[in-house]
Amino acid sequence: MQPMRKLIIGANWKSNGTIQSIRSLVQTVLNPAIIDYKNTEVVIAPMYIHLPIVKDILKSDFHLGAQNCSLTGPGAYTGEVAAEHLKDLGIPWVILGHSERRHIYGESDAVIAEKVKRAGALGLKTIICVGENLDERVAGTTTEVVSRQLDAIKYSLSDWNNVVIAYEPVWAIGTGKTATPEQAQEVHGSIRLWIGSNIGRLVANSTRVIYGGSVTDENCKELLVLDDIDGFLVGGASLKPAFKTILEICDNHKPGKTFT
Ligand SMILES: O=C[C@H](O)COP(=O)(O)O
Repeated sequence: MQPMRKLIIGANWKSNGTIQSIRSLVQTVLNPAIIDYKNTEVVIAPMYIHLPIVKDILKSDFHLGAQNCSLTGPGAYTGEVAAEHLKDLGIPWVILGHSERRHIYGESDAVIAEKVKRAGALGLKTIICVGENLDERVAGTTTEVVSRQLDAIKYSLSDWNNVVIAYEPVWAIGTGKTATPEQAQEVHGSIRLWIGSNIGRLVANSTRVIYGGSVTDENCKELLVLDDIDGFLVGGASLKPAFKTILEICDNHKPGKTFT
């Protein structure tokens, strides 16, 4: 039997929630979801300060992730949380290079590459986000932009087993505008080609490439059937009861993708 790429769904809660609302989300939406976790991996990424609370009450089938980590290690870096702190807290995943980090907080490709390196060196698993903005999409430079973002992390990673690439077109994030299946497949295919040419064919076959940008329980099905989509990074809908539906649709729809 051919090995498969296990489906992976990330929930990026961003800077949202109260202690009460996240407890309720875990207890009423996440823990009751009926999924075969052998086939579908789910990573929940609350705010840093909510991580221990969620860790205490979340079913152990789920994994926890942070939404960022510091460019530096522990030390005199006021307000920062280092990859070492995530590791110490037992948080196995971290999202890096999210477009909100790139565009609102000015993180450059070089900064993201350094964070990827630091997290990877500690054995943390990373969801690395790439994606073009609307001007770049309109200019027809999507593939170049995404390749440039991937080029930047090429030498930061030693273990691609611990890496998921999230394609998130900036114009689709929080806007209700999802990439069409054709647009998404084209970019996901180009990401897999990039991995094949720059890292290796086997790595390209085994690396999960997930889509993010206004994913809902309505549109996830049509994206999931695409050859190169191995799951989703969900923002807004991950804070709603619809997330349980997304998880169940994904898990029922396809247990995993056979390597090409
Ligand atoms: O990390 C998640 C993405 O930013 C997508 O957010 P969204 O689902 O609210 O569009």
